[in-house]
This record gives sequence, C-alpha cells and structure tokens, in this order.
Amino acid sequence: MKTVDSFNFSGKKALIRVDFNVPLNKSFEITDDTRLKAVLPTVSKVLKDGGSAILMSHLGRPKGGPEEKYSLKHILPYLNKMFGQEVLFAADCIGEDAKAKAAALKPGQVLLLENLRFYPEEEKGDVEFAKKLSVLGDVWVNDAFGTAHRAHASTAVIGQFFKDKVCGYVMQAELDNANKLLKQGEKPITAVMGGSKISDKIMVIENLLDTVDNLIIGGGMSYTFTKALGGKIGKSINEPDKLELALSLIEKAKAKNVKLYLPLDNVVADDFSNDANKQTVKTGEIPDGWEGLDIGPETVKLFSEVVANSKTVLWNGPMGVFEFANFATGTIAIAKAVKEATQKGAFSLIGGGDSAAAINNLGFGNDVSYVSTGGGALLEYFEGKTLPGVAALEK
Ligand SMILES: Nc1ncnc2c1ncn2[C@@H]1O[C@H](COP(=O)(O)OP(=O)(O)O)[C@@H](O)[C@H]1O
Ligand SMILES: O=C(OP(=O)(O)O)[C@H](O)COP(=O)(O)O
Repeated sequence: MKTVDSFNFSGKKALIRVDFNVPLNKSFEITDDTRLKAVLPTVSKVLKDGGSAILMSHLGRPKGGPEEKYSLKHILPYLNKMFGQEVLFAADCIGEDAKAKAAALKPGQVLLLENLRFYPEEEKGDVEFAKKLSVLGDVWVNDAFGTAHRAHASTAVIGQFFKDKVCGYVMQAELDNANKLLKQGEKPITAVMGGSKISDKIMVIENLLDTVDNLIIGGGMSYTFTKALGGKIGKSINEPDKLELALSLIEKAKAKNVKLYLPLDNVVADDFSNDANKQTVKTGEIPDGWEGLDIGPETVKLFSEVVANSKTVLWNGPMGVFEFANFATGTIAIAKAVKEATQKGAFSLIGGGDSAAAINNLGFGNDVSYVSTGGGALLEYFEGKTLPGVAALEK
C-alpha cells in the first residue's frame, strides 16, 4: 500500500475520503470532534507538499436525498478553525458546483464536498457515481477507517479509477494499532466487552478467544450469560435466543484456556431511568421487576484488578447504562483501570463509539495508548474480516 509519507502530493489534487460522521446536538454543535481532529495530519502533509485537498464524507444516514440536518456545512466553521484557513464548500459532491470548485482549487487550499449519502448511489457502490467523484482529484486517499467496513462508492469502488491510491495516516494508525493487539500483544492480554447486545459482538468475541488470556464480559450483554447459567435477571436486557450461544462461548473459552470473567454483583433499578430506586444484588439474584443497569462494587474491584495486571487491554462497550450518571460508576471505574494499566506500561486500545466517548468525556483520551475512530469497522477487523476500504487500497 502507498502511504502518505511515501507519496509526494506536490501539484496534485488529493481526493480524500474521510469519516466526518460526527455526533451533532440539536443546535448542530459537534459533541465529539475526535474524527475531525484525526485527519489533520494527512491533510497537513498534502498541503505541505504543495498539493490541495478535496474532502469527501458522509454524515448520518439520510434517506437517499438531501436533508438539512445531515448537511456537512454544519461542520465548516469547525474546519475553518481547525485548519486555520478558509475551507471552501461545494453544495453538492458531484455536478457542476463540485467540478468547478475542484478545478479552480489551488495548492494549499481545502475543499469540502456535501454529504455523499445525499445520493443513494453512494451506499449502493454505484460505479458511475464513483467515476463522477473520481474526476475531481488526481490521487485518491482513503483515511476513513470508521467507514472502511462499507463497500460504498467513495470508500472502495472509486479505487479502480486511480493509479495512485494512498492509505491515509488515520487508516494506517488504526490498522497498526489493531494489529499490535492481535498479532504482537504482550501477555497477559485482556479484552473487556460490554454494551447492550451479544449478537453484535459474538463474532469478535469468538475470534478474540484465540488471542486473549482474559475475557471480561460486563454491561447489558452479561445478563444473557447469567440467564443461560440459570440465574435470575429480573427484567434486565437480554437476548433469549442467544442462551445456547452464550453457553457455547463459555465452553469455548474453557477449551482455549481463556479466563472468562462475568459480573459478581449488579446495581439494579426498578425503572429504566437515572432517578430510579436502586440497590446492589449478587449476580443471578435480581428480583422480579428490577433490572441491572450497572456492575456492582465487587465486580468493579475484580474487573479493575484483572485490567490493572494486564500488559495489553482492549476495551469495547460500556459496563452499564453510563448515559445515566447514577449508573455510570462501573464504566468510569473501568476507564480508570485502563488508564492505570497504561501508566504501568500496558498497551491499551479503546474501540466503539460509546467506550471512546466515555474515555474522552472523562478526559482520559491521552492516557490510553489509542482511541479508535471506528466502531463497526474495528469490530469487523477483529472478527477477522477483510475491510473493503482497505482491500481497495491494496488492489
Ligand atoms: N445493563 C444495561 N441495560 C441496558 N442497556 C445497557 C446496559 N449496559 C449497557 N447498555 C447500553 O449499551 C449501549 C452501548 O452499547 P454498544 O453500542 O454495544 O457499545 P459501543 O458503542 O461502545 O460498542 C449504551 O447505550 C448503554 O446504555
Ligand atoms: O459512525 C460510523 O460507524 P460506527 O457507528 O460503527 O462507528 C461510520 O461513520 C459508518 O457509518 P454507518 O454505520 O452509517 O455506515
């Protein structure tokens, strides 16, 4: 793969696929800018070489046509500040405006195209649409790791129209860090998995059993395991059709000598709300009408110890409903344990939108080894799948 460092962008228009799919609040303010800041090094290198940058991205999941709330113009003010220069904007990603602005682009300038998903052709991976995008630039750079698991027009199909295909710094760092964990992780290696559903993460967990020494399961998905083991879970979130699967994972972990840790106790609530009545009960003893929304103090102690004694840590998914301050204790404790392990020299990788947000909101973003910009993309990589956005760079 060609890298940003090995390519001279002088006099070239770099068409860069970025992942600017950032969370916006109702006033269109960016609530997490990780994905924006991440592309700065790639764009800076292009400009420093004497090239210009055309940035293309999707935002949200529009229904196949323009939608004001998903316009990328909302992030322009932020980009102007971040790049310290005026970023030009084309109100379309193909068509006359985009073509004219791309053609007139001078070295040192940056142009942002409107949301690619305003055309259904983007997600369909339409070849003609990819071709129309491709005429805007001289070289294609893929720096959208967060969207690398999608075989879309701008993330993969477009590659065939370029002689020069360059792997951006974000993409390179993401793959390097994921491989560091999968292939060169120092033992003991611990994966902490949380979040709401096992079904989303089953393949990752299975694949990780070949790599990790410890597997910690917390958050909503732990209740399916507890139920499968015959425990009482009240009205906690669970997937009744995944009980067999949970048991088979427990067996597979045993067969592969992986230590599997499940919660010892849970903080349960009588309602799904921050102000619900709460109590701490042992795992498997949740009364009827109550639901587990966080891990309990004994679990926090156990999980934190395992994490603190690890040399390599992967964390994906919160330990409870951390959006409710009263049920965020377990998630915050794990974030602190990951930070402490890192301070003791461990390599730590945080993946998944919610765990990354938890780490960043706590101000620990710089205290862990790497915070991935990918959610689904990172998980698919850990499942052992080939990411179309990476394959397109390799072809
Ligand atoms: N015990 C629980 N009951 C209900 N929802 C939970 C529970 N624990 C975690 N969750 C929810 O899981 C969601 C995150 O899951 P997921 O998307 O899998 O994580 P990530 O984005 O980090 O990969 C959060 O919105 C959180 O509130
Ligand atoms: O935010 C993203 O994925 P993620 O929520 O899995 O991190 C990417 O921008 C991909 O978006 P998509 O899942 O709408 O294709």
